[in-house]
Amino acid sequence: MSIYESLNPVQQEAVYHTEGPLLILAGAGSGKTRVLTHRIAYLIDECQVNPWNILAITFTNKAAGEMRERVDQIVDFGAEDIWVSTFHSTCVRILRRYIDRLGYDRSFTIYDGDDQKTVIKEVCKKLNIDTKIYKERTLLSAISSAKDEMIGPKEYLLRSEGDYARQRIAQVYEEYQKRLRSNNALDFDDLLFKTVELFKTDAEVLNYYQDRFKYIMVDEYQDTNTVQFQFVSLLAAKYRNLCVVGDDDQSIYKFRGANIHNILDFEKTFPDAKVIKLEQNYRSTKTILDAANGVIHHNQGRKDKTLWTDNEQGVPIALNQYQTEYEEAMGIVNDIAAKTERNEAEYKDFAVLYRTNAQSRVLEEKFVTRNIPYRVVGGVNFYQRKEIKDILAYLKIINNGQDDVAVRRVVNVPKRGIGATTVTKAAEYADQWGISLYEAFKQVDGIPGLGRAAAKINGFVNLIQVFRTKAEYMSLAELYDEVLEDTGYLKELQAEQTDEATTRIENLDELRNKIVAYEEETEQPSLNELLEQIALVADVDNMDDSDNKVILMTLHSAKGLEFPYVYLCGMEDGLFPSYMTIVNDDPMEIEEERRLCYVGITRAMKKLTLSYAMCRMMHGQTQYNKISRFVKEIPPQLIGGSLPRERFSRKVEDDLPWNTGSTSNGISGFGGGRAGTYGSGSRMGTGVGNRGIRQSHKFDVSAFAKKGGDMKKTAPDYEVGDTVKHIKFGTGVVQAIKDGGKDYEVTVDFPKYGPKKMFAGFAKLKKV
Ligand SMILES: Nc1ncnc2c1ncn2[C@@H]1O[C@H](COP(=O)(O)OP(=O)(O)OP(=O)(O)O)[C@@H](O)[C@H]1O
Ligand SMILES: [Mg+2]
Repeated sequence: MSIYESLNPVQQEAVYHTEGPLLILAGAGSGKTRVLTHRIAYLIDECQVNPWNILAITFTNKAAGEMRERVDQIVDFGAEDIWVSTFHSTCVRILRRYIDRLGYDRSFTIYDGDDQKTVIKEVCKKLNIDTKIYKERTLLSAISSAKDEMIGPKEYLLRSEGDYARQRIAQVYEEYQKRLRSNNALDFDDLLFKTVELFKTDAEVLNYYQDRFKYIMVDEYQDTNTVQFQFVSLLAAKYRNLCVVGDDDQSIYKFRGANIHNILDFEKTFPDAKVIKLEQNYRSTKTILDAANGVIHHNQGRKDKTLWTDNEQGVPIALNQYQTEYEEAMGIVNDIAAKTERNEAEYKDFAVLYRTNAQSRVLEEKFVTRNIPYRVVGGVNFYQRKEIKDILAYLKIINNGQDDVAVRRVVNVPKRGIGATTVTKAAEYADQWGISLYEAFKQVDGIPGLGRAAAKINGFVNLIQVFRTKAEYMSLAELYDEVLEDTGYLKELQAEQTDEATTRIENLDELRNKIVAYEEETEQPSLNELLEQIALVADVDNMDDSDNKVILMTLHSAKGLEFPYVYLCGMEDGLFPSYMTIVNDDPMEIEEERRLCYVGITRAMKKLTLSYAMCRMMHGQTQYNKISRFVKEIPPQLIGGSLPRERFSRKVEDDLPWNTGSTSNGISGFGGGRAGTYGSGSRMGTGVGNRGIRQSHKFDVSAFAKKGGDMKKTAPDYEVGDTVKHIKFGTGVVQAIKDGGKDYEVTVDFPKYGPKKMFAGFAKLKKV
């Protein structure tokens, strides 16, 4: 049987359509990624396309790795010549070769978030920007959005006429770019920006890559932003063999500039494009798919399509309610333990998905307690740890002396008597002469007023120069060991003799493992390439399939992946959809959150378990949240199987998926009702035995609907004109208080954010 026979006729059509623009628009789990990999195989095996001429782009390194694996399996010959990579890696490869044409050195450094912050701090200082008014994060995100839209500093300024705040941002943007430039560094957004700039200004380079990549494929196309779209369009302009696959219902990166119009308007940009729709889902049970369809149909601005599946009906969706987030975590962990103990599944068959990174901490605690192996994808990133960043800074300096951020980071780590004043003086000197900080260090004798510090600086420079000489003949692992020893970094940690220091040393060992592995798998290892690889490791890359572990991650990271058992936790209004979305009351934002929910539901193959906590500590305060509106959008008959719905619905108010509006008798009190609620208490939240869970669910919710619901509506203890404090927005003045039925609506004017309308119950404003 040929590999193409494992595809359905429509999928085959997509594979066989090799020439000209092609849009594959299809729902989750319909085999889009599978079509892409088979299409690559087909091009090579049947159309005699040179693997060298193929470029396949995906969003995360993890996805690229998976695609590479799948391609390797089905392509017999030359798979390694295909470029399968992310937008960013593709651009790095191009820039490493040609960025000198834009006046940069090809050994440029890639800055991560921390490096960017350091630069922006310096910029603000220089421009006398009050970072209380213009937050560093806000400035960086404004710059990032501008870059996504291909707007440079000059154009930004032009577009800021009459807007003082924007003009200030434009100044920051310009100075920020200047500094990156003189550090011979690019931030993540620059990677794309500069590549597009290169294509636009250098016909020779563009032509070279157009001829090189005669066949281009893009997965998860719905999440491309403007600059990525330009990149792809420019590359494909000559041969027009561009195949993009995506699902407008899974567009979840608007906050990163993803432009849903790129997919909705593909046919406008490429009028001769062939459009293929895939409608059969191969991933999930009927129940899961119906739930996903039920939710996403509530979105207005979408291309209408309904997925169907031949898969079995499967088990009902479980909906579990808990008192607190701790009980929720415990419930999930117990459920997983039960299933694995019964040998129904392995740890790696489970994923726990949540809306915000912060939710992982409590889950982790319970996983540790229950001794269940797990892996957090995202969140605590190995490469964000201090010791890792310190040693990488040394390596960066050895590699590229123009990197001021790295130099500042470790010039006095470990302490060698080079204080802030000395560094500032050297930096001023560097500014004055237009050279890098490290270059200034080298000319330290010419810098006035340094006194004895000059000798210390010389010591630092010598240290680096010696490393550079050693780098010429040593392996990277050897060089790494030298750096740990000769800088005194390791010795200092060893002397500390604390648990923390031990962990740090273990982490440094782990980094060494990484370096050794890199050298083993690379033909011509170089420090430059190693650093580049590390810079590109997105959070999701920590995931290693061979590990039999439960996966914990945010919904955003889960895109494109699939798991037999999926837990969506924290299904509460105020968390998912997020508090800000509710406060802003913007239908577009709600729709984006709903798409995120759709992504989450459609990751599940066999069983989906939803859960929510009645109260949860958020931002240091206990919040009483309602069940998420998205849960209510799931057709009720899919939840919990043969639930006695009439009886059930009579006991709740509006807090349940099937909102019948009848009132609760209030079975037992909130809190006090717990013993009754959980019966013997033995199966609380374990998810073992659906019946037991449904029982507990039933009683709990009704109790909550009465008591918890009432609890929310209490008259505020502040009046119009009072100054109040909000956890996020700071202090502001109350402008209006209105009885909005279920809760009081309060309008507060915050100096930094302007007037905000919020529910008193949610907002938890404190009179000051
Ligand atoms: N024709 C088919 N026959 C059998 N299995 C298939 C077929 N097409 C796809 N599958 C399987 O269905 C699952 C989903 O496929 P794939 O990941 O390619 O979907 P997708 O459309 O890319 O999903 P997502 O939108 O989540 O990225 C995979 O396990 C895949 O192997
Ligand atoms: Mg996919």
